[in-house]
Amino acid sequence: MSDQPDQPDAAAPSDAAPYDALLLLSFGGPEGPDDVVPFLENVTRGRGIPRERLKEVGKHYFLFGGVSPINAQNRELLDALRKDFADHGLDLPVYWGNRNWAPYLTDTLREMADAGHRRILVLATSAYASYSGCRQYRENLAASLAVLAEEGRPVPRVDKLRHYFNHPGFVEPMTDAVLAALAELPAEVRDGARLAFTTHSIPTSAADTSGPVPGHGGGGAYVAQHLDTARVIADAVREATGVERPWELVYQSRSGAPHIPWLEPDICDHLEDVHAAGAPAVVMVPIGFVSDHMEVKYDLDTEAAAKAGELGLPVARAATVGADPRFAAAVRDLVLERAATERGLSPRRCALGALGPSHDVCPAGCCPARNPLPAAAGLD
Ligand SMILES: CC1=C(CCC(=O)O)c2cc3nc(cc4[nH]c(cc5[nH]c(cc1n2)c(C)c5CCC(=O)O)c(CCC(=O)O)c4C)C(CCC(=O)O)=C3C
Ligand SMILES: [Fe+2]
Repeated sequence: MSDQPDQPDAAAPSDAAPYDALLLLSFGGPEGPDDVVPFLENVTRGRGIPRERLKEVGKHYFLFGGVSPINAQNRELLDALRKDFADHGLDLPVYWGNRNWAPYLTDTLREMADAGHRRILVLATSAYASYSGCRQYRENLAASLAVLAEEGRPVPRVDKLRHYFNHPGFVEPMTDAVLAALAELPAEVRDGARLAFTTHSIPTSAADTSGPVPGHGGGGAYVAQHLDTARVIADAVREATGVERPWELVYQSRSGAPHIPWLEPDICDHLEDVHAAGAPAVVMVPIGFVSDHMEVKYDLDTEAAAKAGELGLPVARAATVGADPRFAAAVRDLVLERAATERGLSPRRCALGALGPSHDVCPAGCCPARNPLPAAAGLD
């Protein structure tokens, strides 16, 4: 037909069809001392965080010159993704936008819309289900898309990649990181070292309602998913070292008002407890995080390390996946999997552990908010 609109992409469909771009969606962080306070205001707007806690967290950033490592780490991840895609003939442009700092999500989505992108797949730098790790990202997507609509721009359709906490490309680099951390410990305490898997504490009410369906037990999908990943890593470490080590899931980075219950125990209390019980060493494994950002650099490498120093307890900290090429390859796998699913095929869905691959589309009621806002990339 002569009056057909221009469809440049239709002429050369890539394996990622129907998607025409990938958006790396992250938290964002300050890049200098003047950014710290406005960044914290962005993060905590309407979240009811006590002033004292904000002052305290501001100090963590100032200790590092007001620079969060997270943006540099996302730039590295972007490079790793682009390289992996290019090396494997996947022709899919990769963009980057943040919830709380430049490059802001709205600006990136505007740039993507103006460049003609209409079906965008989103990779969030958060591997697990929870309001903070999933729906809040979806709310920010909806808010940014609403701005584009107000501006009279075409509004792209956005879909979010499934949770990847149990993808081998996320789990295997962390298993290697635990082995590397064990090797850093003095030889005489290595075999007795306990593994402390750590993640961000969240209010127990948010944990209990996390995920698509009730029935995960106390702590909801958030805790169940972390326990599944921790168990897979602990098993692989046992296989690799021939040593059975006690492990547990502990928490860090608690904020919020003191009278509201959050997931416990805190990593510092845990170090005290296991030291008192005679543990010779601990490896801290931050499975809750995708890169070594401020939660890892301050709360583990600074605060928990100081606590261990006080106790005279040898500790080592395992690295997060960051820009590991296996993680980049996992993202490619997830992109191709989702694209194939959207084309009506039934691709192989990689997952380790007992829970199996997560849902592609968040069902209604998934990871509910206290004060509901419109959310994109889900059924409500
Ligand atoms: C589950 C979860 C993740 C993991 C999933 C994901 O990655 O998304 C995460 C990541 C991150 N959290 C970050 C920073 C902050 N989080 C805060 C506050 C909060 N986080 C929460 C949860 C989570 N947070 C919650 C329930 C709050 C309370 C306020 C609220 O209910 O919203 C605050 C306010 C001050 C404070 O209270 O600590 C800050 C500064 C950074 C950037 C680090 C950097 O700059 O390198 C990252 C990657
Ligand atoms: Fe946070």
